[in-house]
Amino acid sequence: MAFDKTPGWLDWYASPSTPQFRLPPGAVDAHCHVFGPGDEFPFAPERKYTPCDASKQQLFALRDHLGFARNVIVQATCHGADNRAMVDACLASQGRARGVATVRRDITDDELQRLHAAGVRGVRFNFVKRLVDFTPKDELMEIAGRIATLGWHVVIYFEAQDLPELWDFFTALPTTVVVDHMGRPDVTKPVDGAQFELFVRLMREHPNIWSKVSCPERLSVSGPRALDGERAAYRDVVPFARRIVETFPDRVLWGTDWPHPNLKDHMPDDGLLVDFIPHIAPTAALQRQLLVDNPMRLYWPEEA
Ligand SMILES: O=C(O)c1cc(C(=O)O)oc(=O)c1
Repeated sequence: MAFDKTPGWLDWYASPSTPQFRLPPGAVDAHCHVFGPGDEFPFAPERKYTPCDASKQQLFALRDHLGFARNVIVQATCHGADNRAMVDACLASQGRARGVATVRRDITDDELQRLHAAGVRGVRFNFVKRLVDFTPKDELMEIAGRIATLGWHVVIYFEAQDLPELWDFFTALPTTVVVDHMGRPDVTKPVDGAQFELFVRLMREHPNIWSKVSCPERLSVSGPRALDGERAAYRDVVPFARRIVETFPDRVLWGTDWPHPNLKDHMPDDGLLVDFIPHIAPTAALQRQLLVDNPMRLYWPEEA
């Protein structure tokens, strides 16, 4: 099926630079997506955007170029609960990719088992209104209870202003919970202000809650952008991500977020995004936890 991209869609960066930061051996890109290709894996009718294609081969080429060993492929909302593109990528990865799925309440135990066999280790619950329609919390809690028995975790995506209302639901989840993109703080507010303190408190009081310290390109307001060899990109995000890495070093993950859905301002050079890592994880020990030990414990516990 042929799809027309959402007007203004920015395609992923075609020739990323080679990072100057050398990733530790075994590093995991713990948040990335595949889109289609649309003629093989059609986008979902209920999607809120139509992206460019971003195939598994292109993802694996980026992995190798940047120096990652493995990927965690997170179901993108443009595919709804049709996990075929993500599952196909996991199966083709020769054990080097694990997945996070989107499932509905009517999924059978057999289907969950098939996802597990393909490498899926989590489900994603999305609360960002521009991306998904509302799913009742009792339905999500029922799904969480079922996937808990498989040893999976829940990935949650929400915006900082919605945390107070979602707090009780998040803290009642029976699994490890991984927050996408630090719960999307407003980085024009102080790093020790009320909004970000609430997020830090969520993690401090709930040792089962982890965070991805990803997406500076999405969160940054003042830049500068990771383009044209910029060595000091997204300065305004650094204090937020660094605080989370240094406070909770054994509960943080990092990912490229390739192919960067819905960016409006610019498309970053993924090589320069990797060069952002030592600014938020300044020591070799922190880098190893962030990029190797933590994702291995969550996604490949049998090897960790
Ligand atoms: O902020 C976004 O637009 C976004 C979208 C998706 C998705 O559509 O799945 O995933 C992300 O991690 C971020």
